[in-house]
Amino acid sequence: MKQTKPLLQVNNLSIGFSQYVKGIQQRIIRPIADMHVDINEGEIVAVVGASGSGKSLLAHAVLGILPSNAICSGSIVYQGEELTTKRKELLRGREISFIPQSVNYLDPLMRVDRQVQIGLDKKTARRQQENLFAQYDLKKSDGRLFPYELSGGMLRRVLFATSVREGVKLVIADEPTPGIHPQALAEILKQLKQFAQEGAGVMLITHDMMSALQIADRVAVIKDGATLEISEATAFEGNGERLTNDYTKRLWRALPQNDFDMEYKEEETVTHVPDWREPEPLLSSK
Ligand SMILES: Nc1ncnc2c1ncn2[C@@H]1O[C@H](COP(=O)(O)OP(=O)(O)OP(=O)(O)O)[C@@H](O)[C@H]1O
Ligand code: NI
Repeated sequence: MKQTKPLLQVNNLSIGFSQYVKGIQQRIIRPIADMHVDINEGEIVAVVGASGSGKSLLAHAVLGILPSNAICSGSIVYQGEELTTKRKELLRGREISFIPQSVNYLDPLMRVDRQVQIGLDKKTARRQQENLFAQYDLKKSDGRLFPYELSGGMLRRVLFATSVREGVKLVIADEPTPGIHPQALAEILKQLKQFAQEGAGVMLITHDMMSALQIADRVAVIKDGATLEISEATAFEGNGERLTNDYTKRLWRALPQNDFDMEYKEEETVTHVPDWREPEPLLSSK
């Protein structure tokens, strides 16, 4: 039976960046204006939305790895307690695991087997790393390579291997699947599902709605820095009658098996214009 204990609750999240225009005038751009999402223990919530809609910023806010010029407000509650900067640091890479979108998170100067061993128990680190390599379809000899010597798909699998740790309670996976061949994709989805079956909450950020729907319990749809709708994954069926938001319905109908509704596609090619807003009072960073 599905557990329903709340694990993570993000409310009224707003993220701005202060920027100087022509060197003198300071403005705030606010790419995230009103975002909310919640994840229960043992639940997979997919976060979907167009490029630039704010998915990675949401993940980075929860992890506490926003750039230093970010101004963040709102509430992030983890296991019933405010997730302060200090708690984020303490939990990141331990209870809260992150599979980043960019392979640049790997250290370019460290062989990849060593990078996967970081954070593992010293005595068993090598064996565990070798098991993880086998699980993600990486050869033992690949471990001696540096990141630049691996293909994009291999690097994604290495990133995944760095995140699989015992005692993980929240997994945040930012686009873990692009450029990955079907067998490794299935393995990654299976692994995410397993995290959830073991009681962890999973935030799966992705463009790949069809993969997300294979494993997600709920889907949060993000647009221009705001949450439009959070639906049960089962509501993505038929013509989307059970979906409440028009954009979500269009997103669903635009999928290949739903005949590519061009209304959505056309809108997407012209939308993402940076969101310029009047400067607002600076809010303290959490
Ligand atoms: N450091 C920053 N300074 C200013 N603006 C930023 C910064 N980081 C992100 N943004 C802006 O915030 C918006 C959301 O970015 P984000 O990376 O969260 O998008 P995303 O939904 O993850 O996109 P993608 O699917 O392409 O990864 C974008 O418009 C981006 O330009
Ligand atoms: Ni992103």
